[in-house]
Amino acid sequence: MTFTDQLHTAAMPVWQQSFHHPFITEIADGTLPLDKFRFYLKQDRYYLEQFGDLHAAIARQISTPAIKQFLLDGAAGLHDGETQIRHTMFKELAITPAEIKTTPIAPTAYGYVTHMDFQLSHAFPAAAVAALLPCYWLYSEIGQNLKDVHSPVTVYQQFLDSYSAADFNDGTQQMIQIVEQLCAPLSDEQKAYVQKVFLQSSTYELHFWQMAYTKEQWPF
Ligand SMILES: Cc1ncc(CO)c(N)n1
Repeated sequence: MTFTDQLHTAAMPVWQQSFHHPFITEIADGTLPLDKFRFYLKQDRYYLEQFGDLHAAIARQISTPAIKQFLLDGAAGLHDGETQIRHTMFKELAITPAEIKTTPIAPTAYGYVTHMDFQLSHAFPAAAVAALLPCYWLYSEIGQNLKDVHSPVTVYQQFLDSYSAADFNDGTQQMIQIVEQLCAPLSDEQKAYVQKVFLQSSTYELHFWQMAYTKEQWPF
């Protein structure tokens, strides 16, 4: 079993909870209240912005040209239609720049980004990349699981389509190979650390749905 297979197996119980989370099942059947989806999009806008910046920051710590380039392309949003489709969704749902500006970053979104940043500043590049991997891989699997679903709500179908798209899956496959390559020379202790980071990100992914579903707020 490859190292990334091992990560996948270890994460499956947490991922299963994402597959069955009401935020996802209600996107699929069209019953998710739109205010919860809007909440998600606004938090995810912040998340994706930070996620892009993180690609560039990790690229600076990596010398292998192909990996560096993939991360720089990822930072520039070249790998998938995600950025483009989000623009369309923001328009469709009338989420204005003013609304974005006045939306506080919810605790889970803040925690997830902080977790990824921490790996960059306090751990090592393989751990930082592993922290990003569930983002690609979980969403690809959700896209695959639901590729035959036709949500009655247009914007939900657009969301699902963007993650079953071939280019999103290509990015995921490349990211898996990058983690495989960066982790190959690591000690068992470092690999155990990388696995913990991967499982933590997987847990934040689950909590991110819950954050949107409950419209999570700071208690102040
Ligand atoms: C929180 C989160 N994880 C993963 C993705 C997929 O890019 C996303 N858009 N948001």
